[in-house]
Amino acid sequence: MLVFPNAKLNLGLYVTERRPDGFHTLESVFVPLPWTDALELLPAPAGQSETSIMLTGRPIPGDPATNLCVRAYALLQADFPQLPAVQLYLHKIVPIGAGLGGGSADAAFALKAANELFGLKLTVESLESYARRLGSDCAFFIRNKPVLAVERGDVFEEIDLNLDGTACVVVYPNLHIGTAEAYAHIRPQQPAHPLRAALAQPISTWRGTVSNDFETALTPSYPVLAEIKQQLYAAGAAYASLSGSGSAVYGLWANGEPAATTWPVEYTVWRGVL
Ligand SMILES: C[C@@](CO)(OP(=O)(O)O)[C@H](O)COP(=O)(O)OP(=O)(O)OC[C@H]1O[C@@H](n2ccc(N)nc2=O)[C@H](O)[C@@H]1O
Ligand SMILES: Nc1ncnc2c1ncn2[C@@H]1O[C@H](COP(=O)(O)OP(=O)(O)O)[C@@H](O)[C@H]1O
Repeated sequence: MLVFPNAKLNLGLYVTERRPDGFHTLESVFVPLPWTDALELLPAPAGQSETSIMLTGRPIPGDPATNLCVRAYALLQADFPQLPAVQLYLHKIVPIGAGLGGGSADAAFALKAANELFGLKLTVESLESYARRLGSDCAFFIRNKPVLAVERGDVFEEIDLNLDGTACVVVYPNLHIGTAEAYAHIRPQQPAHPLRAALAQPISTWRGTVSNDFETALTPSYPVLAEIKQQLYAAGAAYASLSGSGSAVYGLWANGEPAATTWPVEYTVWRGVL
């Protein structure tokens, strides 16, 4: 089975408290971004008794045996011993350590693909609970529709937000910012403007009311983030922000087209429509 795990963007992100378990509570709206990897999951060929993964595209740091797709399938196998070994093929396109949730998306789509291919009949809730064990933002990719994420970023409230047709540019400056490192820069506090109410207003107002605490905390160490944001606004964006814990920065155009902009060759740039 071939699937295309997509990335996500964060519209606003507020880290509100540090929890006793070392994680943080947050408030953020997650929206799917149609920038995808390609993942194939097949029963392993005869004679292969262990699950294995073949990786192409963007290099993924770490041992392939610990890839989130492999870990996702192993979680299911632990509960469904009848599941055979599988051969996974992952062509990695979405930048890593970018705040785009790419690894979490691969894991969530591996769970969904295995559920379908092997007829496990797991409910959406059950798939979400497997996903939560793999990463805080992994469960989002099970339903994969705009939500207000709260608590550890793994509990979701519905939100009425239609961004269909909004033009978007995502710029990844080839800078890997680890999630744990990014959280270490943050001093938790309550948002100045409640996010749900701010996002209910036109995109043109978000610049003054919707922000990302990671952007505020990381920009002094990584001034390139502010430079990219400035360039997106210069290209006519109605709103621009860091996504998640970075380092990807996106711009949104509610009406009209992004002006042509030249970016350094080492950057990866995605242009499309939400
Ligand atoms: C910051 C966010 C916002 O959407 O996204 P990304 O920038 O990674 O895309 C998420 O909270 C990232 O979620 P995820 O990438 O799944 O993180 P996890 O693997 O669960 O945790 C990695 C590390 O981040 C910190 N962490 C994560 C989530 C959270 N609510 N509080 C935390 O303090 C912890 O130090 C943890 O050990
Ligand atoms: N399939 C995968 N794709 C991306 N990263 C993966 C994958 N499996 C494991 N990882 C690990 O997860 C981390 C990055 O995860 P990712 O979700 O891309 O981060 P972010 O959401 O911050 O962009 C890296 O340390 C990487 O080694």
